[in-house]
Amino acid sequence: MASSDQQPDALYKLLIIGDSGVGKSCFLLQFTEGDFKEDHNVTIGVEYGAKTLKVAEKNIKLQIWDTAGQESFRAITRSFYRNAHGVVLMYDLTRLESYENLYDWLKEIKQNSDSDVVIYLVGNMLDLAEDEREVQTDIAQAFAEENKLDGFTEASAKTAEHVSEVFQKIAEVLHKKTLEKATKEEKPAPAQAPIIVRPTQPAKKKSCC
Ligand SMILES: Nc1nc2c(ncn2[C@@H]2O[C@H](COP(=O)(O)OP(=O)(O)OP(=O)(O)O)[C@@H](O)[C@H]2O)c(=O)[nH]1
Repeated sequence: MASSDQQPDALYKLLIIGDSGVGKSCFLLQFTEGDFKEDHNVTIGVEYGAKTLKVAEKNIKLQIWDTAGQESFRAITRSFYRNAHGVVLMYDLTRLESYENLYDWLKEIKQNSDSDVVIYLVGNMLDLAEDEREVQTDIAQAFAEENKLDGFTEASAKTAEHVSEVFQKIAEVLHKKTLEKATKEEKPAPAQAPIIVRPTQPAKKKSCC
């Protein structure tokens, strides 16, 4: 992992979205500070965190916007979708309703984000899965595949299990996309079809006299 004072080679903007209480703020705090808070401090509007990761020897800085899940802040949070490179779409695997609402969140992403935005699905609260799970892993995996999402991981903001892995994978997908885009732009334009010139007819000799 790269230290935050290193000059980044690339910078990507991410959003974390999902129902209120699924653990978005805790997830960001765990990733950026290695800390966890038991209280649910409802996010007002948006909060911000940043961290630099290493991908293929490059320093990739992630600017992460943690959005409020509550409906009343939707107008504010919507404006943050623009120019986002990636979205962490989160549900709570112990709360079926938060999974069912993913459909609406996906619609919200499609309506407000760029068409090539990277979408990564996270089922949070993995530490509670054994006793309280309401969403099965294979069901969520199938949902991610059907909707052609860029990845899916179950994680715990409390124990930190798979938290860094989620951001590392997103950074890798974004880095790969950037490289592919650059290669496409470098490729010479396809050679134009040769222009076929009609053979010129020898000028008819004028019959003399
Ligand atoms: N056991 C457990 N509790 C968690 C986990 N993540 C978050 N919580 C708890 O869930 C509650 C809600 O977490 P937040 O991070 O505030 O939720 P949020 O999605 O940011 O909520 P809004 O700001 O309202 O959108 C808090 O009480 C957290 O302590 C987790 O992975 N495991």
